[in-house]
Amino acid sequence: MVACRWRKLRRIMFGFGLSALAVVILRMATETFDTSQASHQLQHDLEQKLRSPENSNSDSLRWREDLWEELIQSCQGKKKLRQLPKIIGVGVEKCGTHALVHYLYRHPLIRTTRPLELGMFNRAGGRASDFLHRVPEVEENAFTMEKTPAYFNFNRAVPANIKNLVPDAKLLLLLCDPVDRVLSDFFHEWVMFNITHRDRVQFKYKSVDQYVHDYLPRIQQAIGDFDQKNALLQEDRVFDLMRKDYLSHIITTGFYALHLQRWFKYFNETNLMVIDSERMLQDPGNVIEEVQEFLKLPKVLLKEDYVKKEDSGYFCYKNWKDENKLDCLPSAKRRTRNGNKSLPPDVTSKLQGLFLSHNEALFKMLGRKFKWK
Ligand SMILES: Nc1ncnc2c1ncn2[C@@H]1O[C@H](COP(=O)(O)OS(=O)(=O)O)[C@@H](OP(=O)(O)O)[C@H]1O
Repeated sequence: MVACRWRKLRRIMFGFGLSALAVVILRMATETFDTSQASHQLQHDLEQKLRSPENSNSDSLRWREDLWEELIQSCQGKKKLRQLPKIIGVGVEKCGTHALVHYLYRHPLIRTTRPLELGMFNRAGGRASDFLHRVPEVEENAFTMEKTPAYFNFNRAVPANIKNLVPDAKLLLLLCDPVDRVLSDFFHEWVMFNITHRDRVQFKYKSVDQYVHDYLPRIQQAIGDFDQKNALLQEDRVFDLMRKDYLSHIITTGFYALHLQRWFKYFNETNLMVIDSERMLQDPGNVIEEVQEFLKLPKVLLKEDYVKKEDSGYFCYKNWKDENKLDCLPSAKRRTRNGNKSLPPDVTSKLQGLFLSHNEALFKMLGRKFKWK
């Protein structure tokens, strides 16, 4: 009897201990998170101070040097803390998400997570305290950046998760021609063995043409043209298809308008920047200047820092402190856009037909058009 009561008492005390511990952890997490609000203010004050008229001439290297130095110094000796990523690359897979980070992470106030793709917002109902151990400690006035291209369309809970956990997050979304994306994603899945070995069928699809011929009619039938009145139903069907058959995403990811409607419930163009990947391929310098404006970061990465390498056709980052140093993306990150692979014309036109109304809906949503084929 006495032993039984003692066991009960111990269970209660253990329960109390656990709850107290949970409260302490939660409070620590909330405090850390709140401090990042202060960092936003700091950032704002610094920007005001540095954006005086004599600092606004972006041609002046001297101006940039001073500003860069000032930003570096603003971080020195600062308290370090873990904050959930405020800058989040949310997609789209195969649209140059890696290149964007490659061009941007040099900013003195940006710190990237390792690995870059943490996928932390994929889990529904997560709390800040669940994730803080996965991000680096950064100076309180710096910003943590993460990118997981799968956020865009693999889990419909992601936009709400981000909004709950990081209400003042700034999201970057690259969109590329959905037809080019199919080709790129097909070879990505090929390399990841999802095409060759999934379903235990070796070389199930020997070519992208075979894949498109098999999947396109089914997707056409299930989704069809973009239909404003039934857009939510169409979105459901996209997720159903993907649940039943993972490889359908190679095509359905390109139904950007169906996916974006979900994001626009939580974000708008003040906190979600949509970038045309084609522009980033041709003119990354201007894109990166615009991204810094969107992020409200002092503009210290300038268009002249991005230089086209004639042999590859891709832009590299030129370190302004060392004119001879060009930093280029590894060639493993380019499989199709270097012209090595292409779609046969009949496959291209079938895909163009499929995406036409979806692209038009997207351009209407955004109020601008992208020059896709
Ligand atoms: N500057 C620039 N702008 C736009 N696109 C670029 C740029 N640099 C590289 N690339 C192309 O990006 C493709 C890889 O995209 P991601 O980095 O998003 O791939 S991933 O989803 O992280 O696997 C990859 O496509 P593929 O050539 O089809 O492999 C790259 O060629």
